[in-house]
Amino acid sequence: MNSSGSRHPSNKDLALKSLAVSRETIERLEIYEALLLKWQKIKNLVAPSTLDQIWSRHFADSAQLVELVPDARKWVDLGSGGGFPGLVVAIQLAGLPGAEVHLVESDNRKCAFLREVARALEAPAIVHHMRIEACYAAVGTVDVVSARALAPLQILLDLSTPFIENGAKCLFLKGQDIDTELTETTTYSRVKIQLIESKTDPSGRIVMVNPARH
Ligand SMILES: C[S@@+](CC[C@H](N)C(=O)[O-])C[C@H]1O[C@@H](n2cnc3c(N)ncnc32)[C@H](O)[C@@H]1O
Repeated sequence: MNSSGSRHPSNKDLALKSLAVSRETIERLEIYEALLLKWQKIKNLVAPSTLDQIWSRHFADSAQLVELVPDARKWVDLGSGGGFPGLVVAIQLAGLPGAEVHLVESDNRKCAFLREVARALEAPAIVHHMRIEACYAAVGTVDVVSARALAPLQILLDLSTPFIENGAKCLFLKGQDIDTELTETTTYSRVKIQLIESKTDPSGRIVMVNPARH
């Protein structure tokens, strides 16, 4: 039997197999799921077609980033939307000394949702209702910049430059168009780019960007 009483593994069961997270984190994600489904009725937070795959398409997809940078405590997530990947990262880092995840989002209602989940789960997330282009002073120095479904790679690199110049790595969740985006990227000399296979999407890649001097 699976977690919802059926003989077939549920999306949640399959996602949990690829997720190395604590029981406490799973309980927090269950509350996040309930709030997401409630708010989704008034504000589109994720594509409706993905609602029956929240655990794999959103939670596990986001959670896989933390193990790539296990020592990182200070993150900024650009264009967080419904909280992916940044709010999931904040839930994973909850309770660790120095953990701080900045969520930058220009949509007011999405910010209200992010704040409600962060408060309910006591996650170390700081929500910035502003445009990314104006967030640098408010966020400060970070270890990691993350983003998913925000912009082509060159634009992500341009938006992340002030953080990269202060030593941040970037982790961008990307789909199958990444090869084309890489050929259109012109800032190779200033950063080192590595592609990592996604654990949750066979055609997905995680783009890891390291400052050139690191
Ligand atoms: C397609 S959604 C992706 C949301 C989330 N990262 C995800 O993968 O589910 C892009 C989000 O970025 C926000 N966004 C786009 N451009 C932005 C900007 N310049 N500054 C702040 N937020 C922005 C939008 O409001 C939207 O919520």
